[in-house]
Amino acid sequence: MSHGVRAAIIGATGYGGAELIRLLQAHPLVQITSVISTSNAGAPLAEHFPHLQEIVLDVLDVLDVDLIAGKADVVFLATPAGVSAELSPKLLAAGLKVIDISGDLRLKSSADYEKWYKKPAASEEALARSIYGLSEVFGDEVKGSDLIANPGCYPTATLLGLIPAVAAGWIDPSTIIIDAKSGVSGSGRGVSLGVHYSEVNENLTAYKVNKHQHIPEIEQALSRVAGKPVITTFTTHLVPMTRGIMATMYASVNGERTLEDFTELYSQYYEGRKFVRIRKNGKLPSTKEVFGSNYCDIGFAVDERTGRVTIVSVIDNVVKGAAGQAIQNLNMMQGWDETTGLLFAPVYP
Ligand SMILES: NC(=O)C1=CN([C@@H]2O[C@H](COP(=O)(O)OP(=O)(O)OC[C@H]3O[C@@H](n4cnc5c(N)ncnc54)[C@H](OP(=O)(O)O)[C@@H]3O)[C@@H](O)[C@H]2O)C=CC1
Ligand SMILES: CC(=O)N[C@@H](CCC(=O)OP(=O)(O)O)C(=O)O
Repeated sequence: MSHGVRAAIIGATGYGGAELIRLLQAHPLVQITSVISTSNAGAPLAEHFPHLQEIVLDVLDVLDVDLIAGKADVVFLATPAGVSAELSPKLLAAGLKVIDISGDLRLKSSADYEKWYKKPAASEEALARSIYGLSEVFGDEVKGSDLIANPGCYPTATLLGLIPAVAAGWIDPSTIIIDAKSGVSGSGRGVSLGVHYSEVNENLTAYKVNKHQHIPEIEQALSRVAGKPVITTFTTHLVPMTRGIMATMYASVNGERTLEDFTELYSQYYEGRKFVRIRKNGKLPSTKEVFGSNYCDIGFAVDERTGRVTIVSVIDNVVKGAAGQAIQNLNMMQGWDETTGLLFAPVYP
């Protein structure tokens, strides 16, 4: 593996970890050298995930920074909030590159993190050093970095759907309303009453209204692009499906802009970026059209009567919203083509 990297995955027994393993084991420039568990070390990974039997033969390692440093070049953290804040500085000090898919390093303000996540924030040094890896927007900063805060699943769908129009000044950021829906895998593999089959099946639930931890993350990125503070209304819903996020966004349009204008603006903004696909002629995407893939598909409707645009953005929460974008960031950190190992089509139907 002269030009490749050795990767370790912490949180390998969770959904984000499992998806990292699925994608990385097919990546031509990455070798998985350690899969780590704090609760099942010593057991074969396939005991935990039978779907990986005879595909990934590794035994789960204990979480030990020196052990990881001896085996790997890059570490993915697919761990609950609070873990990376403590662990990432130690991994960096051991000479490892770190890609964190949790929310611990995304918010630049530690006060915001503590308010929304209700946990102690990472050090100011770690927060200052981390790069917010929304690949298609801030990807230039990712190259050469050693600490990536991978964006959240809802923020990825939302921001890719809003940023071109905000950056161009075509929508009034103060009027943005985001109505987002997620499949149940977004809440992880751990069991809780809210994700119990009987609670989710044939049901649709709004949750964390005005309290969701992704609100400050979305506002931080929109404010950066708008060049002024932006606050938004963001409501999340749990949908009885396994994977997928749809963010439906509404905003008042500045000036006279047609559907064709929006389609052209977005097509130009994402030109050459393989993983964002713009629907033409007012066609709107659905979650199944990106299932199992690293694509984000975006469509529009413009209402001349109200002067508002509706933007619909869909992703697979575990791929583009987590493991896929994390690997896209690894590719860019390493100076590889961003699509390396990720050009698989969505699973359909
Ligand atoms: N699911 C999704 O769609 C997305 C998730 N995320 C974020 O990614 C992270 C992982 O999510 P997800 O995979 O869904 O969660 P899961 O609950 O499925 O998995 C988390 C894993 O973390 C490990 N873990 C728990 N406590 C610790 C600890 N103290 N130290 C080290 N490892 C620990 C557990 O494994 P073990 O007990 O074996 O160590 C567990 O399997 C979360 O921060 C989540 O918010 C981000 C985007 C999308
Ligand atoms: C369906 C569902 O429960 N989704 C989770 C997404 C969690 C997540 O990705 O959290 P971080 O990005 O903050 O790590 C939620 O709404 O909290």
